[in-house]
Amino acid sequence: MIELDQITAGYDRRTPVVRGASLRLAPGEAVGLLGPSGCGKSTLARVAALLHRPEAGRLTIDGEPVRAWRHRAPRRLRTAIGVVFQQPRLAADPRLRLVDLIAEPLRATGRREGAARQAAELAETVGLTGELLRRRPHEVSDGQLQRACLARALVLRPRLLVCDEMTAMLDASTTAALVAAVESYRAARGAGLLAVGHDRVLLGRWCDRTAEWEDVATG
Ligand SMILES: Nc1ncnc2c1ncn2[C@@H]1O[C@H](COP(=O)(O)OP(=O)(O)OP(=O)(O)O)[C@@H](O)[C@H]1O
Repeated sequence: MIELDQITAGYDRRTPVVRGASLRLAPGEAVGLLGPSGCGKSTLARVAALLHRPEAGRLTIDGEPVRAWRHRAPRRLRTAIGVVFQQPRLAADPRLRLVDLIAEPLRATGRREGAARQAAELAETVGLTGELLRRRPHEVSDGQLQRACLARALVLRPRLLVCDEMTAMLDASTTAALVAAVESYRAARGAGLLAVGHDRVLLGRWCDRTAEWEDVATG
């Protein structure tokens, strides 16, 4: 379903942070990516999520070679991938009520009709109640905001979910709730998962297999 082949990427052409990284996710497979801090896991995950253009290598999604990243990527590919980051406050527009935050991708892709209702339904699956949905990010906890960010990532029904340290800042019960929400979404839709993290035990429980950075990349 998604294949990263010999990806080189970074922030300065002379010194890429990811060198020759290859990773393959079969359709519906959940793969954990483990590695030391700063090795380049997030950068590779952002390449897979079409958010960071690599300097070399190939990304293929469902057999289709990707030729453009970020806003240049075709919408049908962008909407096939949902992304959740480590820090919800950096990923959420502070002006939006949670219900509108969750519905944002629906509105951005012209699906306004029923957007609030769909957002509220999805919010329930991540454990957000009605009253919280009317609050803005500064009026909720990090865990509650991350729940909203997960719901937003799922609202377009992606075939692949990329979770970059999604639970690193959260307590055990919120972590369990978010992992359970991802698992039930995957069970219902057959979606794949790329989960970047440090916690070997959590990734082992959550994923079909775990890839070690040293086996994925050459540098
Ligand atoms: N926007 C950026 N501009 C310049 N350098 C960056 C940028 N983002 C990350 N880096 C650098 O790229 C390297 C890899 O970062 P990356 O976030 O991909 O690693 P990581 O394995 O996900 O780390 P962690 O586990 O600590 O989140 C690091 O040395 C980091 O300092």
